[in-house]
Amino acid sequence: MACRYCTGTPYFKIDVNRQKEWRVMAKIGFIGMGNMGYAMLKGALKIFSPEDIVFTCPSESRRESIKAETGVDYAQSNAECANRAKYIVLAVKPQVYDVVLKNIHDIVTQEHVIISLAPNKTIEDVTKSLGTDKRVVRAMPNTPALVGEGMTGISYDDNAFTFEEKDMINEFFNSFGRVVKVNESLMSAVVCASGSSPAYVYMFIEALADGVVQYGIPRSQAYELVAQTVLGSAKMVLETGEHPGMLKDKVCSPGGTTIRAVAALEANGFRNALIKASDECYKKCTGEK
Ligand SMILES: NC(=O)C1=CN([C@@H]2O[C@H](COP(=O)(O)OP(=O)(O)OC[C@H]3O[C@@H](n4cnc5c(N)ncnc54)[C@H](O)[C@@H]3O)[C@@H](O)[C@H]2O)C=CC1
Ligand SMILES: O=C(O)[C@@H]1CCC=N1
Repeated sequence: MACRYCTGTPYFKIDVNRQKEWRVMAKIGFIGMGNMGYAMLKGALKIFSPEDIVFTCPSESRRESIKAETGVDYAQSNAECANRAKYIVLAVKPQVYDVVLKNIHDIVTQEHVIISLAPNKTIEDVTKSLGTDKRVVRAMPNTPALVGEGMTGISYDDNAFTFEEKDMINEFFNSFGRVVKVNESLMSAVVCASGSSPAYVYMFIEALADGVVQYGIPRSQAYELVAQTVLGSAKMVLETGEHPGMLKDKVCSPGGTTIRAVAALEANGFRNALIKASDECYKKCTGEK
């Protein structure tokens, strides 16, 4: 299905004499094609076509293999990427933000929409580098975007974008999962809830599988049993709207197996471990020691 904003017409009038080779236009430009950029690109291709997207990546072999796999073209530089797309996703580590923002500084106009993914960079941090008249969306996606089940928290100044741009921003993030808009002051909490937490969910799956492999279940079946249970339980929370505690109570038969396991989890600090993990994640986001 094609994106309804994709008209095939270029977004920017560019100096064709100076930069002839940049005339093929895209809608979304990814700067960085690592874990998160690639996951978003793959997810976005469920509704955007390859011609709508352009990316950059310093590794030539990775560039070529992603192009061959997806049909998405790459730009030769970050500046070229910014010149070829209106929506620019900064999918690079915070440590290289300064370099990348310098690369695109002279290209980015007030027409661009910059989408920043770094957990510790505020909208103000980015506009300080690019110019205070530039428009930035702060976003915290997660890697399940790769399979179209991502969760993204976003934050932006409502007055800075047109209705069509806000629709496009939603459509982009919805193309690889769900999206919620929050106040920027809550973005560090979003990192704890959904940006970093897939790692803990994988640990949960691995640990529970370890627990049952002890009793003779082959590992591949253990992963299937546990992963589908996580998927189904998550769907129950999202689709029934019931309180997670109520859903838990419905599994715990009086005097049964589950309540005995729940008691063991409580005795071993299961909930406390997750709350403490969020505290550490939050501190790292906000720069607190
Ligand atoms: N991995 C995750 O689960 C999530 C990551 N994020 C954020 O997304 C951003 C990217 O993270 P990852 O994809 O995990 O990192 P990564 O290290 O997997 O990928 C970074 C990519 O940037 C490229 N790169 C490095 N220097 C560059 C430059 N000068 N110009 C263009 N590309 C350059 C690298 O070659 C690599 O492809 C980070 O800010 C991270 O905090 C946000 C949510 C979740
Ligand atoms: O670990 C990190 O810093 C990034 C941000 C959220 C997930 N991964």
